[in-house]
Amino acid sequence: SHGWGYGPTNGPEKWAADFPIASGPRQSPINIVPKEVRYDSTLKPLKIRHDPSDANGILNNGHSFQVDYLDDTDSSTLTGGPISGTYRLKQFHFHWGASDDRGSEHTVNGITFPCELHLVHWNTKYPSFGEAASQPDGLAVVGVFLKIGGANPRLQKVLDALDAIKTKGKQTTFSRFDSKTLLPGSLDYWTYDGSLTTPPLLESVTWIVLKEPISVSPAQMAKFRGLLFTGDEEAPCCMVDNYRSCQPLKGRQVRASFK
Ligand SMILES: COc1cccc(N2C=Cc3cc(S(N)(=O)=O)sc3S2(=O)=O)c1
Ligand SMILES: [Zn+2]
Repeated sequence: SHGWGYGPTNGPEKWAADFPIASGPRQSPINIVPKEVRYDSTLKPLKIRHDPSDANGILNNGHSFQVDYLDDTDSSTLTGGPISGTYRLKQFHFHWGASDDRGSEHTVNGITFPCELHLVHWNTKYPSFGEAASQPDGLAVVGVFLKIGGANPRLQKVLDALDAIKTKGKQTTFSRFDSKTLLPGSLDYWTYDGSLTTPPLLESVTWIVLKEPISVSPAQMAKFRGLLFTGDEEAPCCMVDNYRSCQPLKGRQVRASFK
């Protein structure tokens, strides 16, 4: 089959054909309405430990690009917050638009951001990432909004690596990167039970969306938009608008870690 993507013939409106869970009860992303969230004083602060030496490589997977982490020890972990137990960092990646008026997956009061960062962690109570990905409490993804502002020096090392992975399937080494430096000053968050936002759309994600965005400059956004969805041997198609639109809440409660 032609495989899923973000185009007119294989985009999000078509995913349910191959992935019926696309119409499931806990799909992501969602629109977050601060007036309708419930402050939950029992939510713990997020505890994020990232060991820079765990960064392993950077890959253009044809849908986004991701920085992969070594996850065979508990050196880069997420604990606290809404989750119990220890979740290991597996990878981080982004979603972005063709222009600054769109690109994020989650929205806040219907407001979109030009880009959204996802840090993907898996629950170590399961033997592997793949096993965890199919469990309702298997994954925890920290989402961070990027808003247009001054150039973000913490992004630069990632953006400088993109020239080497322009086309689908390209990867290169990427080491000594502390993904904690990508986080905003405040770790205040909204949390809800959701899913992967791309196929296989598994309903295994505890979403932790940070309230405070980080900055990205227009020139830095242009670097994201210079990537290609396509491989070397195909007609080039710019990697932009690789985001899914907001999905029905279906009765889910969104909680806030802050008043
Ligand atoms: C068998 O489970 C597997 C195996 C290998 C990779 C994946 N993934 C696919 C999509 C996907 C989408 C994510 S998002 N945008 O919600 O943060 S995270 C993620 S993934 O877990 O890396 C799942
Ligand atoms: Zn994502």
